[in-house]
Amino acid sequence: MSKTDSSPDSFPEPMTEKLQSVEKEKQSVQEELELVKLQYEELKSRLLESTIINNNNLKEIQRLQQENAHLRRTPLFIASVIEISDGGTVILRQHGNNQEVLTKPSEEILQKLALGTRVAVNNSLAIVKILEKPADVRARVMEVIEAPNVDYADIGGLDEEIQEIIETVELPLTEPELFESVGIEPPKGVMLYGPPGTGKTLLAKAVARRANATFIRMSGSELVHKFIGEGAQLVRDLFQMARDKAPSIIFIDELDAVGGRRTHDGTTGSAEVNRTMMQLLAELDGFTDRGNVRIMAATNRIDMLDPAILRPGRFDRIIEVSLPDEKGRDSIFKIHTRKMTMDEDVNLEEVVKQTEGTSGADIKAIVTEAGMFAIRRRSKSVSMEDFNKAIDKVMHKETSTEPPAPSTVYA
Ligand SMILES: Nc1ncnc2c1ncn2[C@@H]1O[C@H](COP(=O)(O)OP(=O)(O)OP(=O)(O)O)[C@@H](O)[C@H]1O
Repeated sequence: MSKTDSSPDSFPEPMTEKLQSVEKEKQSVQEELELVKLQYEELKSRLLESTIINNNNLKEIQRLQQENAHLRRTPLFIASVIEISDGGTVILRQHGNNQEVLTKPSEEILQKLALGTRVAVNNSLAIVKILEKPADVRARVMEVIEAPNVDYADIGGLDEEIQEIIETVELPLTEPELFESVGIEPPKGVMLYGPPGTGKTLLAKAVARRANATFIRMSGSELVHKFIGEGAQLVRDLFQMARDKAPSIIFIDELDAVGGRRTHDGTTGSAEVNRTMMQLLAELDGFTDRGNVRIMAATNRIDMLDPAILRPGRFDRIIEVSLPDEKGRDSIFKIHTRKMTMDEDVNLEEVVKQTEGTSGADIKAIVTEAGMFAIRRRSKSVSMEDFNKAIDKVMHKETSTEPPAPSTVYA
């Protein structure tokens, strides 16, 4: 054997062994490579599969988004949740037509629902959106004053009316036992009627202050014109809030907007007003919280009211708040000029004489205008001339708008 022979047999023994082991290693690496190749192929096909699924999902999301946007664009109805069953079925009452419907919302929406939650529903009556809490609406429509800053001393010319209100509203709140011991029930609702600006709201605020009661005001016209479809619910909320905040005084301003003679012209507007009115009557009839919640209402048009609302057990005490006479005007002028610096020449008696036919609100406007004329002159004190100009301005504005004669409207 020559030295150049390179066959394994020709290698020395240890070399041959090494070569054999390298050969083995190579084989196992090749096998591993095959395995990895297989795994790679499998992963590749799985990736392809996932990409297809992903694409399909993206398409579905896009479709649902379009559908959702469409549903939100179409007119929606407002409804309130009135029942939630264990199985996740929900009964809604649609505002406007009061129809009750059964629906099964998605789990996500269901989590956010509670009794009374307001929702928007689409044509198929599926819940599309959850609306703000009714409390937020209540805050917008109701004026709630925990401690009004008006006192009887701030009201001029209404001494008899104040006396009547003390007996019918204040005493039942402050000394309910008086009524119990005599065995009579105080009137449930007290109605104030008379021309605008004569102090009806002032009376209600002042009695609330005296009785340490929360004053809750709701405007009848806002109720039916601004919160269409929600009037009846808001009346319910109003009485609930009064109970929650008792002792309290509910004051419904412009009651004629809600409690006008019922019309049956078939329009949605009149149906809405009727529903609100029916709810008000139901609340008045079902109202048993004697003593700590009192109800007052005001109207400029008592002739327009539905007689049903004036029936015993409802607004059965009617107090007229008319335009002030000379004595009344005198005390109202004194109230509003209490803090005013006036020249010595100011003759309030004369001012009172010149202002026949004005309301308390007009008198307040005259006093403010007189003050403005003084400020315009850079004077620190108001003169008789300022008053004369103010009377002319306020009273002239009134006559130029030609309002109907008070006696024909308010009698
Ligand atoms: N009798 C009064 N004494 C003192 N101020 C008065 C009197 N009446 C009206 N005013 C003044 O006019 C303002 C408006 O009065 P108020 O809101 O009480 O009238 P109203 O009768 O409720 O009117 P409306 O029917 O328009 O709601 C009061 O804030 C007050 O400044």
